Amino acid sequence: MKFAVVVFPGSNCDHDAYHAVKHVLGQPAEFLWHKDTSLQGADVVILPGGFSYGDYLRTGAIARFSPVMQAVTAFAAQGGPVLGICNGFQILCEAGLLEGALIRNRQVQFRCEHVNVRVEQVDTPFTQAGTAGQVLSLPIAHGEGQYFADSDVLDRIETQRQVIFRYATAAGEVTPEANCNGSMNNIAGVCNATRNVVGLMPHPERACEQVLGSDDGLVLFESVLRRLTVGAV
Ligand SMILES: NC(=O)CC[C@H](N)C(=O)O
Repeated sequence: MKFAVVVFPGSNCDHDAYHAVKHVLGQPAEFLWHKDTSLQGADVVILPGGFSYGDYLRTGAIARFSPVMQAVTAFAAQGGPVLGICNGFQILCEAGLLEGALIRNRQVQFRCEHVNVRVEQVDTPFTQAGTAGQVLSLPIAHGEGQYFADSDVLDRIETQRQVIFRYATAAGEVTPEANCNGSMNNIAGVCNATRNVVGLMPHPERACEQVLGSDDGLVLFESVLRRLTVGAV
């Protein structure tokens, strides 16, 4: 299965994602430049973390106009699996492929630490190898990760089970203390209505090997591999 990792000016987690897919998962992977207009036959698209265009204007607000985003949007519309990690999540929200917005952390601080997230739904291509309620230890590294949505959007994504990850305690309790950036309803990641586009603020690609302190992030990559080889479960 071919994974594509999109590189924007200012991406800084592109090599982390490439390493996780290519060397840990053992799958073919290629970088795409943001000016590319074709996904070159990719089966999965990853928008990695970083500071595209220096986070000027708003995070992801300029990157959404990169030429490659037209191809990503068309791929997503056909049901192709797309994963946005951190800045990738911000870009997907700005592009309208995911709902809501990522605003400045409640503490008005860049937060760089390991957090726990609870897997809420396993019927997405990026969580199907997990179990509902499973707690993943994943790093965060962001200044603008506070998930925000209008109340009607929030109600709808909750009702339609589009909240995929929530900040939680190690025991899986969703508490205000576990909410590392002040996100509404402790939301760490969401999917679109057709469930093939997933975005999250924590970095699963930086938690794919025990030597890094956790390999809990592997479940996202193993999930999409299973989706593409075996199908939905
Ligand atoms: N690790 C990242 O992707 C950084 C995210 C981002 N641009 C922020 O600080 O909010």
